[in-house]
Amino acid sequence: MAAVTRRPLMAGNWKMNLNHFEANLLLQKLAASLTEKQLTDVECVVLPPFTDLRTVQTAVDGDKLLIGYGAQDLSAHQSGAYTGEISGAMLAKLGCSYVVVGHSERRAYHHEDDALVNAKVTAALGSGITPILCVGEGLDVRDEQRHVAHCQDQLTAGLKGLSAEQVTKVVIAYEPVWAIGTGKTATPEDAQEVCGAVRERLAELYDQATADQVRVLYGGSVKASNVAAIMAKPDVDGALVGGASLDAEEFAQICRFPEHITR
Ligand SMILES: O=C[C@H](O)COP(=O)(O)O
Repeated sequence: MAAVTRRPLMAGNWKMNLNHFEANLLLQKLAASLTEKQLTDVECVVLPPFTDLRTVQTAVDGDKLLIGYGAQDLSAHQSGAYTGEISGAMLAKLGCSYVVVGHSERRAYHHEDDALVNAKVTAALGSGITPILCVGEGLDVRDEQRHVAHCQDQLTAGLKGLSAEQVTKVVIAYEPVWAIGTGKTATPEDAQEVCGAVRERLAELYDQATADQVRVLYGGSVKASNVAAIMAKPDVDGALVGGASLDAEEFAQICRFPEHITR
């Protein structure tokens, strides 16, 4: 059977940074730094704050940029009296292809549990948007060597009720909480250990063919200087990049990682 090829995905999570003017500037710089071939070989996506999305949509559509975009969160509800919430349908109308679900910052600061994360994954798929489902352990769990089981359990809970066909439309991101914004990067071996375990769990829950189609990203202090070593691992299909995605040239270099990779 032919080996499955998964197109690498580099997703820049801007978090709560950049207003819509700044978003437009960064997007234009990013697009100018990457060639059509580079943007074809590697899928390059930005995940701005909600307030930037209309501007990003206008720039991407107007200039036919080969850059994808999405949001950092969505409501589990479809519409109604949920003050402050943004629905999947609203994001779809803005052309979003992706939405982050269950980021550790949402789990920690907004008390999002696995049931809510699962409802949001379902809501995203219902709106035709690819959820980037985040899993990851804190330092306490890692110190007790329970990180693999912890991430596999978060994965199982996050995907509850999804068919194999739906799961092929989901992206998983492994983000060890202790490596987010700290400068401490997991080693490529750490990333492979959990990304591989994610794929194993997908094969148990569904089947190997389904598991082989799902892209699994690593996130946590990814930079141009460490991305190639992480991407050389067989089960790592991309990166969810925070801080380094706020610098157009640094993120462009991350997207150009195939030019630096030695397998
Ligand atoms: O969503 C991105 C991650 O939280 C990683 O953030 P970071 O690259 O700033 O460590």
